[in-house]
Amino acid sequence: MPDTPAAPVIVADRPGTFPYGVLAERHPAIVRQVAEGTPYGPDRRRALDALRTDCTEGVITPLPDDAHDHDRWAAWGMHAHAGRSWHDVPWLWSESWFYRQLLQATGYFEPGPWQGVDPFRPAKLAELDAPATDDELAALDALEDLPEDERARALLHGSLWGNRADLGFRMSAEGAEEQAAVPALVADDSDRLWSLLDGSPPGTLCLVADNAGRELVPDLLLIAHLLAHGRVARAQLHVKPHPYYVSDATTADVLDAVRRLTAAKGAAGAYGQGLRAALTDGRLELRAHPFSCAPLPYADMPDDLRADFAAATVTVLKGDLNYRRLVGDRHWPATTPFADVTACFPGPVAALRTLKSEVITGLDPRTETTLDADEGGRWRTGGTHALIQVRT
Ligand SMILES: O=P(O)(O)OC[C@@]1(O)O[C@H](CO)[C@@H](O)[C@@H]1O
Repeated sequence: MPDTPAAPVIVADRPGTFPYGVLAERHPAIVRQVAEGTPYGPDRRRALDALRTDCTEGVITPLPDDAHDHDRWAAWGMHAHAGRSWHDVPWLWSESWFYRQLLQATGYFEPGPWQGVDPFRPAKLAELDAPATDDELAALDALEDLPEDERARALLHGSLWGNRADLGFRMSAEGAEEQAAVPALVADDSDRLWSLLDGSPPGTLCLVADNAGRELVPDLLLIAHLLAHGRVARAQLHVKPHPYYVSDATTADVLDAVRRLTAAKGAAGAYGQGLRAALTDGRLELRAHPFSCAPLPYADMPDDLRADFAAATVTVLKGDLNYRRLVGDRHWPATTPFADVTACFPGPVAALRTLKSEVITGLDPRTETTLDADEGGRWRTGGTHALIQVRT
């Protein structure tokens, strides 16, 4: 990392801090919501109850030797963390471990009736089917008369602000949805992004998705637009291989979103048809790499994933968690150069994110001072502010 000394890794060990609250309050609330959302039988309920206690008071207990992903988690540090409190290992690691344990409790990986059943699906579908989604899709008709570049910018901002649609976040941030977004971005490199996406020549866009539903729909609309207008020739959409961080998008969620679009009238329906065609003829490819659910920063990504990103004209990483994994989940001073902390990422990279955790880099010192003076620390975690940062 050029000239930038590494900052300390975030650990959720201090009561009263944001990361501590995620482990101590958000995770048990998620377990409760999962138990309420699906009529699991007594065995699964017992496992969920046990997890609710374990995730706040327990220690890391390695997966059984015959777990399908035992070796993967061993390589990701499971044995090194064994016996330690969830609060004493890196926060990023603990959170990921929580979702792995939640899927264990619901039987997601076990042969049997609950195998492959997404515990978050009821919440994801409720959001996709909500009347607000109809309104957002109908609003696309009004964009049709705009010049192409203005439409592209509107869709980029739709994708950016779609990141507020994060079910895990809304569960614990009281009134998160109602709090007005602050349209002025804390950092805005969008001109740099458009110069990568100007179609000369049209290359490949990698988009690393975050949440399903009302974030994934605008992500797909953006992809459809870029393909239809020759700004890119191909797109690769990276989703999660299994449910994660409550609303993170999987292949099933992509199919639900495309179905929702194709069933809509007007411009939304046409985008849906375009996406179906692109999936079918291979211009839009899906990826679901295991490392997408890894408890580690992108600096540690395996070679095959690195090769995907290296071949792209630009990789767009959506959301807060991807941002933490991109720059490293560390206590960076906010003015740390974004280019330095992303130097290890292969090829040009863009982060589109609303701010929902304290990790932030690349800020102008004046911006940080003004935000702190106006809001204290709230701007960092409230989901009301957003950024577009690009390293070419
Ligand atoms: O990645 P996303 O969906 O934008 O946000 C994920 C998130 O809700 O989870 C983490 C805390 O659990 C934070 O990084 C962030 O607030």
